[in-house]
Order: sequence, then C-alpha cells, then structure tokens
Amino acid sequence: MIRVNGAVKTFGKKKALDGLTFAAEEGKIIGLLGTNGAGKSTTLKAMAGLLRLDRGEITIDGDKPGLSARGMITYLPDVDVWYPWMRLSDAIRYMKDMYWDWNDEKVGHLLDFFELRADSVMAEASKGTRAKMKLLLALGRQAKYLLLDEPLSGIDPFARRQVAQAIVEDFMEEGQTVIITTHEVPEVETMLDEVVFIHEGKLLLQGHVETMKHQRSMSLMDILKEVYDGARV
Ligand SMILES: Nc1ncnc2c1ncn2[C@@H]1O[C@H](COP(=O)(O)OP(=O)(O)OP(=O)(O)O)[C@@H](O)[C@H]1O
Repeated sequence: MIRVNGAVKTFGKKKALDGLTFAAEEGKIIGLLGTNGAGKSTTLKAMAGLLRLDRGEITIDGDKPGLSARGMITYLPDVDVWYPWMRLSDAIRYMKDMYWDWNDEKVGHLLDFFELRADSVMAEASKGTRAKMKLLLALGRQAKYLLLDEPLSGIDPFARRQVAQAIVEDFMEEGQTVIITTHEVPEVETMLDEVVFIHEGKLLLQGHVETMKHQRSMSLMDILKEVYDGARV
C-alpha cells in the first residue's frame, strides 16, 4: 500500500501540497484527479522519490520513497526524459539493463499494439507517438506500483479510450496498483476503481467510482465538476 500522510511541499511561496493525506490500496487502479496546479504531478514525484517533502510522510509498503522502494515503482513522467538522439531500441536496452523485472515478451506485444518501430528516433516522433513510446517503457516492467502522469496526453481522442482499456486489460500485471493522473476523465472512467480528487494540495474526496456514480446517478466528470464547484465557493 502507498500511504500519503500530511504531505506538505512548498515551492517559493506556493504550497503545492498542503497536508495531503490518502492511501492507495494494492491491486487498485486509482485516478488522481484535479484542476491544473492541484498538486497531482508533485504527489507522483514525491512517491517516486524524486522530490522530498517539507513535512508529512509517504510510505510504499512501509518503506520511504528512495532506493529500496524504487524497485517496486515505475514512474512515467509528464515530460520527455530521454536523450534526443535515442532510438526507442536504445531506451528499451537501457530499461532492460536497469531493471530486473523488464519483460521482453510483453514489450514485443506493446510494440505491435502501439504500432511502434524500435528503430525510430524518439525525439523525431510525433507527440502522440512519443506518448505511446513512454507508455511502452513504463509498462515493459512488472513493477508493483505504476505511477502514470498524464499518460494519454498527446494521444488522439480516437485512440485514447482504446489505449486506456489496453493498459488495464492487456498490459497490467496481476495485483499491480496503478495511480494515474489525467484530464481525460471520460476516457478513463471505466478503467478506474477509485478516484482521489485533490485541490490546492489537499484531499477533496476519495471514493470507489461505481459506488459514487450509483449514489449520485452522475458521470465521473459531473461528480468532479460538482466537487470542484463546491471547493471554489
Ligand atoms: N519545480 C517547481 N517550481 C516551482 N513551482 C512548482 C514546481 N513544481 C510545481 N510547482 C507548482 O506547484 C503547484 C502544483 O503543481 P503540479 O505540477 O503538482 O500540479 P498538477 O496538478 O500536476 O497540474 P497540471 O494538471 O497542470 O499538470 C503548481 O502551482 C505549480 O506551479
């Protein structure tokens, strides 16, 4: 389980996280949703051990983020992190050398599914193709926790739902936990078990998607709008 307990992170005068508390249970697909600047990417970076909290704590199966927890986590950042000269095959080789849980067979299926060529230079690919390459590099591992920051960004609206569905149905491992941030709420609605709504670095609401939708007879997007309208007044 990943626990976020009273997380505070300040950049200059801006409080990106302001006492955020929630838990991500094992085997769940959790949508971390919120408006621009809500603190979603900061939360994932802190979980991945890429930035240190000012206060509060994050634990991953009881461990603090860092070297020992890193083996359990795959983090897909919302920015491109690969060298511009790299071909997809170079990045695949790098990941294979870095991580014992790299799965060549799965990567073969992912190449087919995304219709990617391993010899493509990553920086020369279109934004959508780069998004698929990044997803391939994240899904190629069997890490217990998958942190996906805006994985559908750049992928055209026709393919988004299909890609979201494939993540869950074809490429997720048994017992894997996924935390996904996205603004494409309707496209991911059916794949999510739970949602965590955050606003100004604080938890607004956490709940089971189907229960929330059933109780309110609303789509997830409408629930999100209602919750945020309430937070703004
Ligand atoms: N390195 C940084 N330096 C300064 N401010 C930062 C930094 N990283 C994040 N922030 C600020 O912290 C707040 C939260 O940022 P964060 O990227 O976590 O939001 P987000 O919910 O992921 O937003 P978006 O949906 O726009 O990606 C924002 O106001 C952002 O400008």
